[in-house]
Amino acid sequence: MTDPVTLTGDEGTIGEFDEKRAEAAVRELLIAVGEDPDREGLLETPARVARAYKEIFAGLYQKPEDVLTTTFDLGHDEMVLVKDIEVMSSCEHHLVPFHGVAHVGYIPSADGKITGLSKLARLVDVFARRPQVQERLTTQIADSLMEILDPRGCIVVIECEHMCMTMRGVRKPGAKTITSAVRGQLRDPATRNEAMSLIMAR
Ligand SMILES: Nc1nc2c(ncn2[C@@H]2O[C@H](COP(=O)(O)OP(=O)(O)OP(=O)(O)O)[C@@H](O)[C@H]2O)c(=O)[nH]1
Ligand SMILES: [Zn+2]
Repeated sequence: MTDPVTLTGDEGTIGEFDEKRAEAAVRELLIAVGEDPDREGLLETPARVARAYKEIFAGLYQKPEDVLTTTFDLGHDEMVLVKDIEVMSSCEHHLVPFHGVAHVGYIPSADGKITGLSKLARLVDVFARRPQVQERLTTQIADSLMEILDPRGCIVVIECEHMCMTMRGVRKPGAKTITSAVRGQLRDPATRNEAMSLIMAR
């Protein structure tokens, strides 16, 4: 287990993953829905679900600065954009998945500080693997990118389908939610349009 992280904002303080407690909670939930947790097929389920949650919420125990590490000094001062990064997150209202893609772009700082491309995808995962709403996921990625890489600007666009709108409730499969966060020079209409046309091009 890596160091627990103290998160700011409305997430509160996050401790470590408590496997035994998660197991007991899943067993309780099975009883609550009218199942028999002692029948053969369910005997291992609380332990399995606990392990699964540990993985699904692994981002709670990671800091963005730990993944956005490798910085190169290439003197590159034009936009860098990674498209179609798979997003697998969990809606904090219903604890069911929402999934889709993220597009993350930035214009490096004047001294050309850039990061490895895979690190942008890792950054998405750090925030996606937490109980989330799509809007906060989007702004957290943009804000941490600005804070850690100090670029001249960045853009984050996320497109997701929410299982809480598909498998229950309003039941609208196929509906996509699109959120964006734009910071610094990417707020300039011409630059923003350039980024958006690259993102939208298929
Ligand atoms: N803004 C936002 N809303 C979300 C997100 N994920 C889920 N929701 C919505 O959160 C809302 C929760 O609404 P509630 O009325 O408290 O819960 P509910 O009775 O289960 O709502 P229904 O889903 O309409 O049945 C729903 O409208 C969800 O669609 C998200 O990432 N962002
Ligand atoms: Zn939901």
